[in-house]
Amino acid sequence: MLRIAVPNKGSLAEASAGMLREAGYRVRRDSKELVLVDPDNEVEFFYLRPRDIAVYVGSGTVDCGITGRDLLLDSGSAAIEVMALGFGASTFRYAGRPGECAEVADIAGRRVATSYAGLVEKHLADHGVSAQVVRLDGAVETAITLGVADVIADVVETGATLRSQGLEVFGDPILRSEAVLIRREGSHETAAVEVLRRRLTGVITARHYVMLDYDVPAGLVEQACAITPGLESPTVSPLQNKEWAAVRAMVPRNRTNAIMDELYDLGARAILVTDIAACRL
Ligand SMILES: Nc1ncnc2c1ncn2[C@@H]1O[C@H](COP(=O)(O)OP(=O)(O)OP(=O)(O)O)[C@@H](O)[C@H]1O
Ligand SMILES: O=P(O)(O)OC[C@H]1O[C@H](OP(=O)(O)OP(=O)(O)O)[C@H](O)[C@@H]1O
Ligand SMILES: [Mg+2]
Repeated sequence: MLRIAVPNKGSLAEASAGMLREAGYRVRRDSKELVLVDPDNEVEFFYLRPRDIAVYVGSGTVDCGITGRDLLLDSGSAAIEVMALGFGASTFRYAGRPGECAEVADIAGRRVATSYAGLVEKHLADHGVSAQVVRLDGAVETAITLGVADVIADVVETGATLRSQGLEVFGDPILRSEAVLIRREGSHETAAVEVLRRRLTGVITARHYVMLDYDVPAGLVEQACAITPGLESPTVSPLQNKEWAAVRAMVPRNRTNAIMDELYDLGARAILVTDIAACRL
């Protein structure tokens, strides 16, 4: 049975469960459940703190897991990224009082509060900066106000938390993070992990694309197919009226309306958009 660790709480928990559900796996109903067996898919799910997931996967006690890239790198565990999952996006950044620091070198000799000490110590060392890292469990934005640090390094999503504390980011982002599927370094990717990866890829693709159907005058099929080339090749079907053809192709969701406008201008009509529930490419 494949053993998969999934976030039990926090920013990644709900989206991870949603993705696994769409990929055809069982998900827990009760947030107190810690282990869930999915006999149909021969999978056992362990609901763990995302910060701990890299540790379990790295130690080999579970086969793979979902966590944040930032948490994976912070853990220093022997786990590697299999694929990015397209949710839980954030940046990891330094911030301080406006005007106090402009770049990472300005942190030298100062105190940096963070709950990602591994990540920050490595980043400072890579930049040859010597500073004191203050390890906190959360709410690090308050550390400056309360006088235990001069600078913080934390997850920034919208930036609202920083703004509320009158802080500003400085320097380049330390890291761009998102949720990732991880497995143990050095291990072979088993057939079971390969199936999981294929299912999750199917969910991501289904979310990124929509199915477009339209009718187009027969003489314009080539031009229309150039606008909607699909992933391999669009399906072109004859219509009862021989002067028209029907075309079906997957198009990127975020370009749907621009593509519909182009097709309409070309002369296509009856342009329909449908969500893709699942796919295997
Ligand atoms: N707004 C956000 N706040 C915190 N983490 C976020 C956010 N958006 C995405 N993430 C990602 O979620 C992961 C952190 O999740 P985790 O559950 O450890 O912390 P959390 O969401 O702050 O939960 P809590 O602090 O309540 O335990 C990281 O990979 C982080 O990059
Ligand atoms: O850029 P924003 O959209 O404001 O999001 C980022 C903030 O959200 C998280 O805090 P959380 O609420 O999880 O509290 P914590 O610091 O105690 O983990 C994170 O640690 C940042 O503080
Ligand atoms: Mg938090």
